[in-house]
Amino acid sequence: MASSPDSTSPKPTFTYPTNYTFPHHRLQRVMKDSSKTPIVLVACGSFSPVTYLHLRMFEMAKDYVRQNTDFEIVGGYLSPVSEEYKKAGLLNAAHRVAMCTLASEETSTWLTVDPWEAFQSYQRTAVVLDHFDFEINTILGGVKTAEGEARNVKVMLLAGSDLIGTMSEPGVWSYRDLDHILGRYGCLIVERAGTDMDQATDSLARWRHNIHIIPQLIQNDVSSTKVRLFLRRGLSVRYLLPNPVVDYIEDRGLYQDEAPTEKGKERRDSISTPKKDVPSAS
Ligand SMILES: Nc1ncnc2c1ncn2[C@@H]1O[C@H](COP(=O)(O)OP(=O)(O)OP(=O)(O)O)[C@@H](O)[C@H]1O
Ligand SMILES: O=C(O)c1ccc[n+]([C@@H]2O[C@H](COP(=O)([O-])O)[C@@H](O)[C@H]2O)c1
Repeated sequence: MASSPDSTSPKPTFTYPTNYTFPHHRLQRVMKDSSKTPIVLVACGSFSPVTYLHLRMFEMAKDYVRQNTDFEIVGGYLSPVSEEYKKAGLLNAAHRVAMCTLASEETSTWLTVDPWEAFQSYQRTAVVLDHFDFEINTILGGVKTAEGEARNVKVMLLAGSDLIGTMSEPGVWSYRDLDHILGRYGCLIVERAGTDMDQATDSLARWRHNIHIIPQLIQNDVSSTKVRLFLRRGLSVRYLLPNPVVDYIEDRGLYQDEAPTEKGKERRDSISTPKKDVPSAS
């Protein structure tokens, strides 16, 4: 681990991967509408592999934000989880970061991959959001309005409803972290087939003002688990993922081995039966 970047500001105690610099080449540094609140969307997850649904979440959020809020999105980040997360089917960090980079750089003009989380020890989501807040607001100084006034950027978690559902499950998240994530930052939740949204958000009612629910108007149930299953069975995954990601996987023969921990899950998530396919990290 290297030490944190140079700054005269007080430094929180983050750890950093070697040679890390925060990627901000696509961060919009000047706001289009100064009457709005600038936000950055951060999607945390395995991305093993990244699918069109992961990317689509950002587009759904963009439409939702434009139509329903006073926010202005100034950036969107995918933050692949550390290898230490030890979830079934989790490929090594280098492959997942490479695939997310291909997907974001080649299919979008505004999405970026931040490898900070992937290339080090496991970091809780609350800490990941603190990292973004620190890099964007403390190190970069936030964004500016067209008139040149500096503005702090509100960092927000972007997630599917299965992830928010785990926030009501005992023992998965600490109350302190939930309060930090949903109270201080806030989140945008994309509906996902198989998750009861009311059930998922019931126990989070105290942070309701900071939780935005985005309906999925075109149901798309693609998941990384199903993609891995297809690959193991030699089935095509083209048009479920961006082409450069499919090529990356095929060129390297990735996801051919059956991870032992996925056997039981494969039985539950039969390809022909569309239903909830939400794994829990082992
Ligand atoms: N089809 C989908 N609809 C809505 N949200 C989704 C969908 N697929 C993934 N997400 C969201 O994307 C984020 C990253 O998820 P993750 O990488 O775990 O993908 P996944 O497809 O659920 O993976 P796996 O099948 O390996 O569990 C999570 O917040 C998850 O809820
Ligand atoms: O911070 C936590 O306590 C926490 C608890 C459960 C899950 N997460 C994060 O949720 C993300 C998606 O998890 P998963 O299992 O749905 O792939 C991943 O980035 C985890 O780090 C985070």
